[in-house]
Amino acid sequence: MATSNSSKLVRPVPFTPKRPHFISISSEDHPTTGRIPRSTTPSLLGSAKKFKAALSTESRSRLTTKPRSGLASVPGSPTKDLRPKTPTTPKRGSESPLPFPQMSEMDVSRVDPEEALVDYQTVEPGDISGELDEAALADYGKEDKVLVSIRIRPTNATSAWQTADTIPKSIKLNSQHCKTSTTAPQDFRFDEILTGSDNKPVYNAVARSHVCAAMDGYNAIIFAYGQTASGKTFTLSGDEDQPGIIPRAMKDVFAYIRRTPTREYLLRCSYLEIYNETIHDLLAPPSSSVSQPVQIQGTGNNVILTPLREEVVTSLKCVREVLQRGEGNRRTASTDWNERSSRSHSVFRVVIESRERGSGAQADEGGIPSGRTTPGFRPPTPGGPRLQARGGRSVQTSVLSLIDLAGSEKATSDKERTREGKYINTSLLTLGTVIATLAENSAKNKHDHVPFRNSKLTRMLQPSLSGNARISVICTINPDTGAIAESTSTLLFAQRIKKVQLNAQKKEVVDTEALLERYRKEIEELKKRLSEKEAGAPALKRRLSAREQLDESRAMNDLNSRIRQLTKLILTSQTVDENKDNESRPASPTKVDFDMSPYQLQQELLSAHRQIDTQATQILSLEAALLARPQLPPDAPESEKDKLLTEQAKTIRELEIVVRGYEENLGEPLRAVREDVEKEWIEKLEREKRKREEKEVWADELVKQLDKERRTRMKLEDERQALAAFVRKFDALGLSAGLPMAVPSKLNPPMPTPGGAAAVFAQRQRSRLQSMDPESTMSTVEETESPMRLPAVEPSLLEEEWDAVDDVSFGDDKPFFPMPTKSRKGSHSPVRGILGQKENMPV
Ligand SMILES: Nc1ncnc2c1ncn2[C@@H]1O[C@H](COP(=O)(O)OP(=O)(O)OP(=O)(O)O)[C@@H](O)[C@H]1O
Repeated sequence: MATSNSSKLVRPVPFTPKRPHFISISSEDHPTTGRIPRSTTPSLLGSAKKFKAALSTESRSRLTTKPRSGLASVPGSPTKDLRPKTPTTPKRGSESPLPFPQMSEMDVSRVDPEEALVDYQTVEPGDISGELDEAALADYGKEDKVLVSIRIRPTNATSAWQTADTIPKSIKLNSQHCKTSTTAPQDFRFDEILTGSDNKPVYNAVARSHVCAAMDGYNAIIFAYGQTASGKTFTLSGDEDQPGIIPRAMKDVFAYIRRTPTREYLLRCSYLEIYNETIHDLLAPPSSSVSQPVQIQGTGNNVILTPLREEVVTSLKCVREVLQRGEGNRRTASTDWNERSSRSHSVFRVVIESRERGSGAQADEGGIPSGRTTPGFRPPTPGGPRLQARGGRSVQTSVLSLIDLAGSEKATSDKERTREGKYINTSLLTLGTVIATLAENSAKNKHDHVPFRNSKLTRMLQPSLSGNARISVICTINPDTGAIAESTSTLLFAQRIKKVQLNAQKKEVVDTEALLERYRKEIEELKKRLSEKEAGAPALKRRLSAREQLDESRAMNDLNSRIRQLTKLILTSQTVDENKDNESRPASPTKVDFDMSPYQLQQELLSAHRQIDTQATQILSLEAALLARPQLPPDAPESEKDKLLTEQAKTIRELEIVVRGYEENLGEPLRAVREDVEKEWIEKLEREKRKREEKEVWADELVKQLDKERRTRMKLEDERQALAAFVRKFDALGLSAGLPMAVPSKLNPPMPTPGGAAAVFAQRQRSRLQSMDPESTMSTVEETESPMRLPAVEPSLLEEEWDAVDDVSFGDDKPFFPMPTKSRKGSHSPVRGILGQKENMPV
């Protein structure tokens, strides 16, 4: 049983309404509107610290991982202004603590349920709560009344209320505040009276037993009711230091799974809000949430919310992500009483599907795992063995709803707030009326009409309020004297709801609506059809044309791929482990592609096309089934309509799964191939570009060298002609004839007589020209790998020429023979030799 906190009641705790540390809002920040930016909104689970579950090292490292940068620009991210918002409601999406992905990786339509299924083996070890007191929870199933608790917000002023004066767990107004001094104040008695700021005892007292009931198969609802700023959100969501009921409940959910090796689970979460009598899906992209508000369909206790996004959660981390996203989309605003007042009713729902392990096919695969049994162990499921005998396996489905109602309030100074307040008050009033009628019906055994349909909130809660749920209500009150009227009204509401009779039943049947069971059945049928086809194949082959045979093999491929797909959806602890190894990206066949022969490539392409065709056929056939759905006449009974609706919802879900399979099986590998091919070719292209640039530089160098050579040749040619003219002149003067024969030496080479100096010079020039043949220069250069390493063209050749001639002037104004200059050592110029001889000649 829950513990009472009466000790805290006698010592009032000084109260300062808490604001999370990261909020810093002043009127200067928002001078005109007083808006609270979304980023400063205290998110339910805005930081890892808020979940105080001891996490595994792996989990911790995952928590500290930065959000993926890619998320910032996810296509289809929400636009800020699409959802109608209150003037002071911060814009959505952009300022949300997490960028809003168009598709969450936990979206039920995208998540591979093999990864989604949680059982005691796959729950993170760090999630285990060691605090479950099974003895304390043993009685939770027996109560057929609503569990009603009062939470008094701490105050710094003197409280107008006193508690546990004479009667335990009771509350009454201090006598000085009574209207008349003669009437004694009324004593209100409840299941729990809670005070203080500690959320843990509150959770233990009012919520834990209901969370366990939900895990055990009962629908359960926990909601907070009270005037604005009395502490509903603080109780449900809490803050960093004091996590509220929702995070604590989710921690216990995983702890329960961890401690229950006999069952396997599938958890799906949804998060919605009712704002101004319109239901918005807080997990859907805001654009679609606005254009497609959630509708309530069905009749009586059959309530179907559509379209409502459900996301599979497999860990506390997933839950936190879902909650953060939903919180970011909630409407809150500053009011006269609460800086961050919830302007809508919010409902966080967890659908819990589970079934016993170790029965049916499971037994063949490994039997019942050892470990502790279900806490609060219960007898075999009702109808289970009987239904199992007919080939079915019972699946248990329950829903845990955690509801933070908007606060009742007086008209405010802000027009928009007042309008919202009217809607809030109207729906709370309807809730009050519904509760009052239900209580009256229970007390007097009457069947008066209950106006569930007068508000979205009561219509949505109809099945639960009608009795098929465990309900816990926390009524929060502000103990200040200024709020006596509202607090009294809250206590009266609490008193009425206490009288409502409940009769929650577990739902554990061979449930054709449960995904787990549906898929198992379909696999069986498909396998049967496949084996029939395989048995008849040889006979058919003889009769059928090639074309028909191809069609037949395609049909068998379709069956096979569908079986594979569905088998993947149903998980056992064994397959979960197998699946862990397959998490990497599908291997790209790129490397093989480059080495494949054209024939092999063609084959690959053909098989890819075949796969695409198969998937496309499946999509088409499902679409056709959807179109060809039976039409009901308008006056058809409501139950028929509901049945049809459910069928259609299933078909849509199947369609989504096939499309997802299509994308995962084909889209991803093809994308991977394209990326790899592109990468490889871009690298090749870059390499080629670099080579070309190097060659261009080399070619430029070459051109420069050739140009230089050309100029040198021209100069040499000029010099040659000048020297030739000079030698001719010299010979013409006959000066060489009388010269004594010089001793042949390096400086004085022997003078060939015929032709004289002109002939020697001409021959010498010829041989030089030959050695300077441009072709030979080219070939040297061509052999060089890089222009940067080109050998310098021998400068000595040119220098020698100039050395040979710089002492000689051919200008008319100069003396014909130059004056003797300092001799050049090692100069072997024949010209110098000739001139040297002539230097001794008398002029
Ligand atoms: N038990 C408590 N201990 C400490 N602080 C509290 C407690 N209850 C409420 N508060 C503080 O009072 C302020 C208002 O609380 P809260 O927002 O939970 O009220 P509410 O009932 O949800 O209001 P509304 O209906 O306008 O959304 C918050 O700053 C919250 O931290």
